[in-house]
Amino acid sequence: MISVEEALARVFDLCAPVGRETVPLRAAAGRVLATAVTARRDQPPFSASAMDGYAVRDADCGEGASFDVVGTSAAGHGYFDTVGAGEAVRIFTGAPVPAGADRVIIQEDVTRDGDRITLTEPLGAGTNIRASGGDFSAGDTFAPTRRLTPQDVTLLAAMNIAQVEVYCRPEVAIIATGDELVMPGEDPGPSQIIASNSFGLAAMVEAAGGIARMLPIAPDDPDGLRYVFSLAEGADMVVTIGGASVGDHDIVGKVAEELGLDRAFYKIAMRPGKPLMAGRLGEAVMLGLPGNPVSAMVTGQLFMLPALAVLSGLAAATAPTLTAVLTQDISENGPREHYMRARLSGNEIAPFERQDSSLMSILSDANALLKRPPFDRARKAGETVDYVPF
Ligand SMILES: Nc1nc2c(c(=O)[nH]1)N[C@H]1C(S)=C(S)[C@@H](COP(=O)(O)OP(=O)(O)OC[C@H]3O[C@@H](n4cnc5c(N)ncnc54)[C@H](O)[C@@H]3O)O[C@H]1N2
Ligand code: MOO
Repeated sequence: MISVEEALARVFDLCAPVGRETVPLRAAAGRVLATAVTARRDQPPFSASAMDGYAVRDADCGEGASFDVVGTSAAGHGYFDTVGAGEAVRIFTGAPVPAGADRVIIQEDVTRDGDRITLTEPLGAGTNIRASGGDFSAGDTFAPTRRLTPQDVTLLAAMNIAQVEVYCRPEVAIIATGDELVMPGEDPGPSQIIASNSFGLAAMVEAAGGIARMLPIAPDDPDGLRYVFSLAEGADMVVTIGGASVGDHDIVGKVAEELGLDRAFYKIAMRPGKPLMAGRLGEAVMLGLPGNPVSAMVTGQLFMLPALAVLSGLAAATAPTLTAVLTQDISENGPREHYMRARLSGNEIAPFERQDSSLMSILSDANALLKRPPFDRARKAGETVDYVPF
C-alpha cells in the first residue's frame, strides 16, 4: 500500500486544467483566470478630491486666507477652467481637481459668506487629493493564481474589463454503486439503505466550483455498471463510490479496467479510505472512492477536491495542515495514516470516541480531521497535534 502523500502525487500526475472560456465579468467570481488581464485605464483617471470642500492653490493658504468661489466640480461634472490666485472651486469627493489647484480644504475648516470663503482652522498634513493613477495605471497586469474573489471582481471592473478568459469549470460524474441503494425519498426494501454520500460529494464538487453530474445508482452487475459508466461520457472526472473492496460484489475496478482504466494505484495506507483507486479512464480522471460514507467524504476532501482544483486551473496543493491542542489522551496509531473525525473549538481539538467509517451523525458533527501518521505514539491531552479543517 502506498502512502497518502504518494497517492496524492499520483493523482496530481493525472490532472491538468480542462480548457478555457471567455465569460462576462458578472460570471467571473470563483473562476481562475487563464489569461492575465491588462488594465485599460488609470485609476483614478484624473487627480480627484478625497473630501468635500474647496480646491485652491496651496501657496495661497496662509493663516486666515480668503478666496472667491468661482465654480463647482462635482463627481461626474468637472470644472474645466484653471484655478487662479485667490480663487477657490467648490468640490466634492471623487470630483476632478481643476487645473491650478493643488489642495482641497475641507469645508469644516472654512466659513462661507456668499461666494467668499475664509480659512478658520490650521491646515491638515495632507492635500486631500488622490493622484491620477495612484491606484493603478493603464497597462498594469493582473494575474492572480487563485479563484477570483469579490474584491478581484471590483478591481477588474475598475480596470474597465467587461469579460475575462478563465479556465472551464470541470464536470464531475458521480456514480454511486450497490444493489442496496435507493434515492432519498424512495421506499427502501428490507435490505436496502439510502444513497447518501453521493449527495455529499456532489455538494463538495459544487462548493469547490465544479459541475456535478449525478448519475443513476449503478447495480452490482457488470452490464448495469458499464451502462452507467457510459453515461459519464464527456465528464472531466469520474468518481465512483463503493464496490472498491475485495468482496464478491466489488466489481468497480474490474469493470473500469475492461473499459480502459489505466490504473495509477489501488489501496493506500489511510484510515478511512484504504480501498481508494485512481487512474485515467479515456479523457477523464477516475477516482474510485470507498463506499462507507465517512470514507467517501474524507477521501473526497483529501483527493477529489485537490484534483478538482488542478482541473480548475489552480496549482497542485495538499489540503492545509494546521495544529491544535488535544483535549484528551489517544492511544497509539496503527499502520495507516489516520484522519480522525474531531471537533475543533478555538485552539482545542477533541476527537470523537467512535471512529467507525459508517457514522454519518459523527461525520456531520466533525469540523476537523485529526491527522495521525502511521504508528504515531500514544498522545496525551495538552499535546499539539496536526489537523485538516473539514
Ligand atoms: N475483507 C475485507 N473487507 C473489507 C475491507 C478489507 O480490506 N477486507 N475493507 C473495508 C474498508 S476499510 C472499507 S472502506 C470498505 C469499502 O468497501 P467498498 O468500497 O467496496 O464499499 P461497499 O462495500 O460498496 O460499501 C461499504 C458500505 O458503504 C455503504 N455505501 C456504499 N455506497 C454508499 C452510498 N452511496 N451512500 C451510502 N452508503 C453507501 C454500503 O452499503 C456499505 O455498508 O470495505 C471494507 N471491507
Ligand atoms: O479504509 Mo475504510 O475507509 O476504514 O472504512
